[in-house]
Amino acid sequence: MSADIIDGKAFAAGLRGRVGEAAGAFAKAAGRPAGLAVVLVGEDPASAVYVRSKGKATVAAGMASFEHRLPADTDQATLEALVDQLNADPAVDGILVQLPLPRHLDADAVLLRIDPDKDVDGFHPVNAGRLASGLPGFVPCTPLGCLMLLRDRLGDLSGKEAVVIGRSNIVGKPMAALLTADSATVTLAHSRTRDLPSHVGRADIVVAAVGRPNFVRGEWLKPGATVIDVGINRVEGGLVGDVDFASAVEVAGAITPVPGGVGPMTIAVLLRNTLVAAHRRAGVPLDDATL
Ligand SMILES: Nc1nc(=O)c2c([nH]1)NC[C@@H]1CN(c3ccc(C(=O)N[C@@H](CCC(=O)O)C(=O)O)cc3)C=[N+]21
Repeated sequence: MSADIIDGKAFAAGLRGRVGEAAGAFAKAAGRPAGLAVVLVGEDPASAVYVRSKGKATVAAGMASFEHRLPADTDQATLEALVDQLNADPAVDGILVQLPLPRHLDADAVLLRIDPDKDVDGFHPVNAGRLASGLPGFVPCTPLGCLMLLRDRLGDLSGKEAVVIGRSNIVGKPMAALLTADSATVTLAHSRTRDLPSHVGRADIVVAAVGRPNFVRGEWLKPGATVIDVGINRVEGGLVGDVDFASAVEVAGAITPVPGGVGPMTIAVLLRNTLVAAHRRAGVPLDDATL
């Protein structure tokens, strides 16, 4: 038996199309396009590629893209002054500071400086608190994209056993909060978890976000489980996820591939969050359930 492949690339294309339509309506209603500012410090080639594709997707969806590239030796005050300027700019609805920042910079202080209502990455502690409290805010793009794929595949998630592997602020913790809000029974596993395979073996839903190539083995899975692989690991021979795809595909009921699974969803949700930010800031109502 072989698992269904969850086509994140196709789902993301559909979401970008819906966001694009709504972005056109927003521009008409507000008299200006929604705008996303992206800040890249330094020359990391992978980050530069990612920022460029984000800029293209933003413009393709009918939104304004503002790119700010700063040299690798930019100091904290200069970066925070740019964030202040973007916070104050009425044409900017969303601000994304590409992570990781060079080591001499304090990323937490930069994220704290972003206006939470422009924080389309959902990384500001105010938005983390809103998510944990069930209040409206911004949810990090990658876990929200994973949730969309899970709902599309499984419908109602209530009562499902979910195991999230990895407890980062960017993926694992918000993923656990989202699954909890959807009434799944959630185990948040991490590097200190004892007997991880026994936890994974009970799960209807497995979300792997550990950053270790091919870490989750097919033999650990409950037959028929839905497996969401957040990992993007560059190895000789290309990109692989955190799940050993070859063994997992034989046991899972459905699985996301790498590439073409979660990654494309991240950018599509970023555009969605930017559009939501624009509506909230402009006071234009949006039925975001249709996105
Ligand atoms: N403030 C901030 N927000 C982010 O959301 C953020 C960030 N910093 N820093 C870097 C990571 C990484 N990230 C990806 C998004 C899309 C793909 C993606 O589309 N991947 C494709 C192609 C991968 C490839 O071919 O290289 C795929 O998986 O199919 C990958 C990685 C967002 N990040």
